[in-house]
Amino acid sequence: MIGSRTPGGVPRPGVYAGSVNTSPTTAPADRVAADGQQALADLTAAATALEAAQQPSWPDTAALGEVVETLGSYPPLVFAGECDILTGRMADAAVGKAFVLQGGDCAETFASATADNIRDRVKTILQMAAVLTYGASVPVVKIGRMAGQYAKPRSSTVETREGVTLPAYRGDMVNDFAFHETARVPDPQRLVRGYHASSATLNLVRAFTTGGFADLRHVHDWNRGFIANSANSRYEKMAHDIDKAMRFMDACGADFDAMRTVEFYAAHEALLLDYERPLTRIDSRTGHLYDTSGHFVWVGERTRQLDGAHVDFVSRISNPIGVKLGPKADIDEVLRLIDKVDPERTPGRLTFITRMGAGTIREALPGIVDKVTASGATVTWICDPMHGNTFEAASGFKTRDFEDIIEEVRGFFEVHRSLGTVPGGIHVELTGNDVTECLGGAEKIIDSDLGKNYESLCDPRLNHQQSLELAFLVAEMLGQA
Ligand SMILES: O=C[C@H](O)[C@H](O)COP(=O)(O)O
Ligand SMILES: C=C(OP(=O)(O)O)C(=O)O
Ligand SMILES: [Mn+2]
Repeated sequence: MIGSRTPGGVPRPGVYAGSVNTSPTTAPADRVAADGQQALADLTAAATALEAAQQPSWPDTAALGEVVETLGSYPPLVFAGECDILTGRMADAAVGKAFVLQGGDCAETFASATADNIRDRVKTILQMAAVLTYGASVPVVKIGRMAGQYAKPRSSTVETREGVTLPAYRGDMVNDFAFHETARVPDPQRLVRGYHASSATLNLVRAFTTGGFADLRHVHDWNRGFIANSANSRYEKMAHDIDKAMRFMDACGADFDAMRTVEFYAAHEALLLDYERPLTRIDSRTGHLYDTSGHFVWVGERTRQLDGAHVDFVSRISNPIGVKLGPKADIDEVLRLIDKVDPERTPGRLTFITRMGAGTIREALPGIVDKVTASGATVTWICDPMHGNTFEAASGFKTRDFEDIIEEVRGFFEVHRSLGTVPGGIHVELTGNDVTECLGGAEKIIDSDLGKNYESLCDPRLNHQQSLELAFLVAEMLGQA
């Protein structure tokens, strides 16, 4: 947890928040430590025995070994107790008592880990969260795809440009985007840079979200600025309603000073096991393992093999876990994933992030949700309306159409409402910057605009304006419950 309050503003008594000396367990400390050491040894042994998809071919294994040791000696980036609180929040979202907003870059880069970029991404997420809170009438769990989202799975291991073929770019934590042979060689030192960039990012995010920047009154003023733009008049009615609600709260004597800080969590895809494993640590309270590289980690569509190293890895850690499900997800496989990752059926432990595609979600999702519900498992359902809607524009840019993104979210709500299950949140690739990567939105970005400010090194993100539009539209959907 970053910040001092729960989404509902009520501190949770008795929840361990990170002190290594506080122990809620009655088990003797030496037994807890021994259990933890054993769990860590098992995790490491499984790591070498199982196949891990989408890993770089590090050319220098000795250098990799040194890096793994270095990472293992570094402090954790998050605390186990924070992860547990987030599990509780995800459990709330599973039953409609909270709504999750996960957002951030497709691929963070070292160069873009600047104060301004981080501030603008946090600001965008806070603005969206304020609108969604109004629409949902429940707390919004704010999670950045930040501070660790430096590695990418790729469709192809190589990239060809003008007849030259090189290894694909796999994220700044692996290789360099520049299209040169040396730049594309995986360099394990990048794992260390990734740790430091994540640490600096998280530090600033913690400062922003606890230091006054996240004050609801500021966030509300920023949203007023959004509405002042005539392109956004479609959202005026809801913005006016939010304004009235704020004035009502004020008149009732609401303590706005108490709303100056927010909880904010960090998430990324647990892709590079050479990064995630050394950051996996024993929780001294329980002997359980936590991946301390982020609060919430997920397994991607390309790495969720039941017998693969990624699913094994997340099954051994106690963080809240996400698993992406694409349109071809097999229902038996999905049920076995639950057995592996959430054998005890702990609410909040497992989130399925569905990314079906706007044209497919209404056919592909109901069968899966139905069977999962029938199995008795409580999972949190989140919609990623980005990854099933990517295509190459005539100009050659990888893009997504804002209309498709909205349509997938609409389908997600429809499916869950018709089944009586809970649409628990959204997962989006976004930036606070004024980029031109996705088509459409009120600014009506068209193919010929994409080249004007296309910055992403991987997938196209919603820009600040499109992100807020999405929030208003999803708030409308939430309000129609
Ligand atoms: O972010 C997700 C994947 O890494 C990305 O969509 C893969 O893109 P590619 O198909 O260009 O490799
Ligand atoms: C790789 C990603 O998604 P998926 O695994 O769903 O393709 C991602 O979220 O960046
Ligand atoms: Mn992506």
